Amino acid sequence: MPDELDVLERHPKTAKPGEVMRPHNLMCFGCGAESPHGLQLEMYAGEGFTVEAKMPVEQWMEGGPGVIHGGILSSALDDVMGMTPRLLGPPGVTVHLQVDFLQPIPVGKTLHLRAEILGRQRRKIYTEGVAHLGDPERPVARANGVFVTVDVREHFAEHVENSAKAAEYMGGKPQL
Ligand SMILES: CCCCCCCC/C=C\CCCCCCCC(=O)SCCNC(=O)CCNC(=O)[C@H](O)C(C)(C)COP(=O)(O)OP(=O)(O)OC[C@H]1O[C@@H](n2cnc3c(N)ncnc32)[C@H](O)[C@@H]1OP(=O)(O)O
Repeated sequence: MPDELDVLERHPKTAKPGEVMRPHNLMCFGCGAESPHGLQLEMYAGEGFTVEAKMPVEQWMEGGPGVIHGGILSSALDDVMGMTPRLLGPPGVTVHLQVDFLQPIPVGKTLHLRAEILGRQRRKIYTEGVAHLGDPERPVARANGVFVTVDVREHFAEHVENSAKAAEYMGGKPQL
């Protein structure tokens, strides 16, 4: 993370601590309630610049026998960290993701996920994510992610027609 950082300010219209945060896309693999094969994470704004979610570790998420697949865990951390830019304003997309897997995470447990903004410089938002199984003092995974804010209309313009929600997002018009 660079030394020179911008001042962080919560956007006045973002969710208040304890409130649910709106999914960025109902089809999102991480937080979309309509994603048929997704994690369907419900995200809550926390105090300061934090976002929280809980995820039951189900059998379909298995990697090694009886434990979560690392890619599923990485996706969950990515998405919770990826929600933090919304606390400041425009959404961001992941440009860098790093995950430390500290302990095996058993099927049947509930994973507690928490992400926090560490700093911002221009469009870059530096975050960290932590996962635990109920005891915050005993993390089972840690992550760092860098997100870059984008103008969503511009950024997804070429791709939005591939979305299951294309008609909705394109407002019935042939072009954005
Ligand atoms: C239209 C309808 C709307 C529908 C409604 C839907 C709403 C959706 C809303 C919200 C979506 C949020 C979704 C979150 C989902 C969870 C997270 C994901 O899975 S995201 C998927 C994976 N990520 C990507 O696909 C990014 C791929 N990368 C890119 O597209 C480009 O790199 C992009 C646009 C992010 C940046 O490209 P540039 O050309 O605009 O800008 P440059 O100058 O290259 O970078 C800006 C700054 O970022 C730094 N940067 C770039 N890459 C970096 C890296 N890997 N590490 C560190 N810094 C990096 C650069 O050094 C630069 O920094 P300096 O401002 O100059 O200081």
